[in-house]
Amino acid sequence: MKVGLFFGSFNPIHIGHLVIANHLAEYSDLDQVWFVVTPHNPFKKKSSLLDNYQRLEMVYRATKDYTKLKPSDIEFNLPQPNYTINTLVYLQEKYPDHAFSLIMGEDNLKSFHKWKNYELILENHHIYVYPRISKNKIETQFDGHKKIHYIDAPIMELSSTLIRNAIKTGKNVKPMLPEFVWEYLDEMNFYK
Ligand SMILES: Nc1ncnc2c1ncn2[C@@H]1O[C@H](COP(=O)(O)OP(=O)(O)OP(=O)(O)O)[C@@H](O)[C@H]1O
Ligand SMILES: O=C(O)c1ccc[n+]([C@@H]2O[C@H](COP(=O)([O-])O)[C@@H](O)[C@H]2O)c1
Repeated sequence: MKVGLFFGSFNPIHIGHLVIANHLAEYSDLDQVWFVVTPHNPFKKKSSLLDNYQRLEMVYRATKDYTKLKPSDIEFNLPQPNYTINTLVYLQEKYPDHAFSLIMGEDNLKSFHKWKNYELILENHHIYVYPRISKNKIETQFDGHKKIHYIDAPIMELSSTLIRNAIKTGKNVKPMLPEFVWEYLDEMNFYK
């Protein structure tokens, strides 16, 4: 089975994430997309995050009607901060028959050369890059790399940061979130 791993903090998951995952599930050779909820991105401060299980719950609620999209808590029991190479090695051992690719937004590709063992990741996995920020592609050292695939898809200029800030200032963010996620955040008064 071909699985696209969509790693992220998902703080919270938003419509942009869903559109990206669904696009890959429908228009690429991937059979499934797994949303891997990361407890601690090595490049981010953990203190600004909602609890791991709350972020996982939102991913679970957002993906439950999509047969090809699955939530994953695989990183919850791995050492933190979560270096992606460790997760990939762990997953490949656990599922030797699966072919794992990565899915990332263009912003993450820009700093990919700073990831732990990024050369090894590229040696063993393909990466699907979803456009972000501007229609003009950002140049990186990975341009033309045979394992990097730029996806031709609609730009979704949404971010979790924008949503958290909007909630803090009392704005209505309902259209930017999957319905169940909006209800959950509203019920629990998160980010207010
Ligand atoms: N609107 C978007 N377009 C393309 N890629 C996106 C978009 N939103 C998120 N991503 C990608 O999804 C993955 C997980 O992202 P993450 O959970 O950090 O969301 P985010 O919206 O970037 O959050 P934050 O604003 O908190 O940094 C990353 O690879 C990121 O590049
Ligand atoms: O492995 C690394 O060195 C590394 C460095 C920075 C980010 N990552 C991963 O990239 C993913 C995207 O994170 P985020 O917070 O932008 O959603 C998340 O799973 C991080 O653990 C991984």
